[in-house]
Amino acid sequence: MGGAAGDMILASLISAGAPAGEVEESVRGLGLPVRLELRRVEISGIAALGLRVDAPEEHAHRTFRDIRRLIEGSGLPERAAGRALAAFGLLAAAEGRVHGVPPEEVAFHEVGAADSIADIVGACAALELLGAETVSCGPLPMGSGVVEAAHGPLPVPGPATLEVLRGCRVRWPEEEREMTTPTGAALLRALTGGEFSDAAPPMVLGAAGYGAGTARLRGAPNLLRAVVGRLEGPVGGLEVLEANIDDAPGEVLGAAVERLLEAGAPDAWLEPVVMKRGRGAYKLCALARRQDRERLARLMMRETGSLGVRHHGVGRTVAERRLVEVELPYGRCRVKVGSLDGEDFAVAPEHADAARLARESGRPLPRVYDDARRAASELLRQSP
Ligand SMILES: O=C([S-])c1cc(C(=O)S)c[n+]([C@@H]2O[C@H](COP(=O)(O)O)[C@@H](O)[C@H]2O)c1
Ligand code: NI
Repeated sequence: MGGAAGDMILASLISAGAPAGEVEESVRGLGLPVRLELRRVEISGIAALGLRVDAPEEHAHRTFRDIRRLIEGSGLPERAAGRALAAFGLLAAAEGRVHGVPPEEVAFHEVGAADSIADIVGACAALELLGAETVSCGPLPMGSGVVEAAHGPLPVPGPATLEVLRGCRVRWPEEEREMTTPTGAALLRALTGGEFSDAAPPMVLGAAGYGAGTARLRGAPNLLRAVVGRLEGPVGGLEVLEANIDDAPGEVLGAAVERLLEAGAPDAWLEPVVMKRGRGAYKLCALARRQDRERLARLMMRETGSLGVRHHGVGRTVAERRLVEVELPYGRCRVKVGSLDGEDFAVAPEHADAARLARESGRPLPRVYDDARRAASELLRQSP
């Protein structure tokens, strides 16, 4: 990686296959009339994409509160919205610490302009279009020197970059350039959970894409490379998040479970508990990939009003699974097949498909389950 800025991250994802038109539409869904201007460039003989966001001039500063409203009302997929909010939350907290104002009140300057919102929201939408369940990345390069910003000349790394990356591993190449901007740092920290490791996870490689930076570096091509792959095992392990809640109605708790699942939790559930002073309550629990922990913990708090979330690492033994599709007389249904050591041992219709078919055909749900299971077993017998 040469450097990390918001435009380079988005360009690399488009270069790796995320359709530019759909990414642009997602950003326009925020009510921002932006255009993504992509240009093909060659750096060290590598064909890369450079990105410039064409956005109308904005005079008003946007606060984090304004940006949160924009993203929440955008109709972005749940996980993309959550990732974008987490990135802006990190930026707001960092800028707030640098300038001594509460995060909600932070008025973004460069980072609040429409092009930076486009970089962050566009990158999260692009990841969704690529089907990226998880993101990992090595320690970010810092650089040195001075940059001109709204407040005047700033030391490199920018104070906000340093704040965003507190607690993260970074590296210091000998380059008198800004190599990681606050937006680039916030996006990558939000997407990875801040666990930057030199060891890339084992994967089956798919497409690679290159996002171009503008500065010329001495010791590396100024490219950010995105590699898409199918992971061979869980990355960074799993954690259980949990909060005891005695003051939320059932509707809120049920909705929280749904939101957590939509936001990428592999599982979420409620357990009845008896809290201190004999109060009957619920424990809201969710399984989270480690890099999603902060994002999902924040979602849990926001959805329930809980002031804290516990988390602890857990192990998991999993069977191999695959989806097959069966044609029933009243529609198609996906069925999950579980296998151990090459032997299929579980055949489970996808609940959403079965429920839809039951509703549309007027058949009882258990009957649809039986039909789908039988059809899938037959299919597996014919093509083991
Ligand atoms: O305008 C502000 S508030 C600003 C603050 C900081 C701090 O580090 S504080 C840095 N910058 C610089 O602006 C450009 C653009 O950054 P993006 O994150 O929007 O890509 C970059 O050089 C920052 O270092 C601006
Ligand atoms: Ni600032």
